[in-house]
Amino acid sequence: MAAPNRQMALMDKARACATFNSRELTYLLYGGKEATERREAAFTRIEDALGVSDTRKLPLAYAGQDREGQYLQGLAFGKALMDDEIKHRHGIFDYHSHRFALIIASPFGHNPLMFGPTLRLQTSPEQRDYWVPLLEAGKIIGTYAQTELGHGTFLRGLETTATLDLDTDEFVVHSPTLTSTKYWPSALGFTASHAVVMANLVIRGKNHGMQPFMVQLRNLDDYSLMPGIETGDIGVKMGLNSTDMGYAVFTNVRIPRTNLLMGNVQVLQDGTFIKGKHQKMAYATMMYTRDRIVHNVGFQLAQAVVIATRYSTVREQGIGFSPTATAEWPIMAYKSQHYRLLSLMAQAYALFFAAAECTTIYNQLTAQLAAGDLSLLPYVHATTAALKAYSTQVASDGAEDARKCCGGLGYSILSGLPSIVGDLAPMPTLEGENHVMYQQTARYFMKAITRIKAGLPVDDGVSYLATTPTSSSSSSASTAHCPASSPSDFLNPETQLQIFRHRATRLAFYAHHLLLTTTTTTTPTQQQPSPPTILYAQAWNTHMLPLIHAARAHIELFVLSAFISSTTPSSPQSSPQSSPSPQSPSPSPSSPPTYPPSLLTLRTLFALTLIENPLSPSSIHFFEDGYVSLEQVYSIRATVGDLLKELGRDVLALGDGWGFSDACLGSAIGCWDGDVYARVMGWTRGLRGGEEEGGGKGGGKGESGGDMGKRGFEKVIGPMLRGRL
Ligand SMILES: Cc1cc2nc3c(=O)[nH]c(=O)nc-3n(C[C@H](O)[C@H](O)[C@H](O)COP(=O)(O)OP(=O)(O)OC[C@H]3O[C@@H](n4cnc5c(N)ncnc54)[C@H](O)[C@@H]3O)c2cc1C
Repeated sequence: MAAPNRQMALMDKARACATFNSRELTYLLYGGKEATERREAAFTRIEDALGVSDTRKLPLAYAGQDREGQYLQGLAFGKALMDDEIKHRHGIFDYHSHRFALIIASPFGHNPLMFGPTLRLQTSPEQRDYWVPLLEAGKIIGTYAQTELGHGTFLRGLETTATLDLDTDEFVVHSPTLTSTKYWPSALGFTASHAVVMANLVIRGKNHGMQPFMVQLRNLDDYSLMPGIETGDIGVKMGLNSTDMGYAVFTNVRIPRTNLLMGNVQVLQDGTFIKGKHQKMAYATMMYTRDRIVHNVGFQLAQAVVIATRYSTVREQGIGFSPTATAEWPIMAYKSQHYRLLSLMAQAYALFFAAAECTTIYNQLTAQLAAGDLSLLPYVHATTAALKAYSTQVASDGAEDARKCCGGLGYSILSGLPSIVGDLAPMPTLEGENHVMYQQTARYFMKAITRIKAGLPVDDGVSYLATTPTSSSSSSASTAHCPASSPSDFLNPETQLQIFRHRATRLAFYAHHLLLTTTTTTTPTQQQPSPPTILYAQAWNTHMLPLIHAARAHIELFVLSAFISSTTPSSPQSSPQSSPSPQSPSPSPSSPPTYPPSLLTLRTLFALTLIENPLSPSSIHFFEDGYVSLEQVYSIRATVGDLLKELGRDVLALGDGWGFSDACLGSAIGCWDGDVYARVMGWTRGLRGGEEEGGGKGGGKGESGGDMGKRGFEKVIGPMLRGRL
């Protein structure tokens, strides 16, 4: 049957060119046909319940809601997601909404994301037995309140106190200053009944540091605030407006002593403070949340790219560069567009596989922790920190570029792109600001290099630092050179890994060298009784950027390794030397499934565009020591050109493979059928109260916007014009 219009015909034609069945790719990504269908059924139920399945209609979210409308909509979808999970016994929406926003977009999102994991991971067995059933039955709604107006990153700067009252066996939670106001937590404004509040634990005037306390915020009968508590919504943000991110002030709020979460520390009735053996277990919630964020942002980047590729397939603009052309070109035909979108698609897939690898090592850690073995904790902590930083930066920058790829319509809320960009925007900040996260990884790295120099073993995940030939090099000049001698060598995953390993190793040793040579512990002399001493911490600040570069280079290697090892079926011939999985502490024993060749081409594109794209944030570090020569860069660039050509037929199929429903994309320009213009105009007419019949007094055509124009005329335009007459 012929397509109803030109855009839909263009979409059908482009889709028909694919070299593989995108549905099969969807099954591979989501763990098989059955799992995919279960997942899709959950989305369909939610979309039906929320009335967003018919994508011919303007989504409610775009209908010009006020703050209250946004919040009520958040409650509605949050409840639908929770009810579906309980009724159908699944965890599909544990970390993302039906539109793939991080689940804190729902006012109930902290229950699965941070509040719940804290109750499971940082409580004593008795506390767990009490709180977790209440959580699972949906009888309490939680939030996690750590950040204050005055401090976010620097935890020791937080000022809220929880002082033990030995007479009443209670803690008194208090906000002593304006800057100690808790600020930001999702659901803190109106929704949460309880909060895990991070506060300085004070006993007999002694501060025992930041600890988690369970504070009931609201009376469960009428939801009035408990005595001494003030909360409120912090208003409209760049995104995530469906939740009530809020503030809280505590004025001498009394809670039972046993509301200190005692998984890591204990306070006895007589005021004895007992430090737990496993203080570092406190990191467990953070690592869990970071792992979830990594998963989520990859999907959000993919959504933005899918919208932009579909639009670019049907959007025609100009007659291109052919002297004989008469018809207009779809914008995808322009090389810059093609390059941008395919390299972004490659990044989205890279994040998907890296996230899966991250979960594998996180699960290994939790299994070991249960057996009392903490040995993997530093590596997993360092990896989740850097991966959180890397993935959120790549995803938010990438989604913004995908938005720009859609020109003016990308700026319209109707494209679905502003909400994706807005929801991604805070990800580099929350749950550990990215530049601080990279430093945590760098700290682990510097310790690893000190061990290597002392001839001691290091974790498997960073053992390449000891074996990569450049490892002794500490300066910017290196004698090592990339061994690739022909363009086809760059297609070899082992060559790609070698290049990334070299860069990561060199930057790590370089940063270590800078730190050591800058740190001085000079002894006083007669001439200089108090010579300047540059402490390690000061040297750290001086060389913060090389340290961050080293951490970023490591994690980019991790991401590439994960992409390669997850998509390369292991063959009996492959030797351990050529195994493309140098990162994981213990590589997965099962062989990955067979992905379509285009996905492997996309993987190569990911590796090579990171090297040759001058806009790639760290590409200079591949060349600055001369490891990759100028000639090799030209060769890589030519190879990238070939790869892009090869992938041309599969651009849509690679996007379709993600299996996003039209409703979850929420885009007038990114729907499956390509019917862009009819949908844009249909939604535009539906804005602000729907269509209005035209032909009024002035006999003009209908206008959308309800009474907005009328009110504008009555209040401003009319008096203004009359005043001038
Ligand atoms: C949407 C959203 C949701 C949030 N949800 C919650 C929540 O549920 N619960 C909660 O408790 N908090 C929440 N937060 C707060 C969030 O965790 C903090 O905003 C975050 O930790 C950053 O802290 P900050 O805002 O104080 O930034 P700052 O620490 O002031 O950072 C500002 C700048 O200073 C730089 N900087 C700071 N320290 C260093 C350093 N040591 N080295 C180098 N550079 C540095 C940073 O790189 C950044 O560029 C949320 C925030 C947002 C935006």
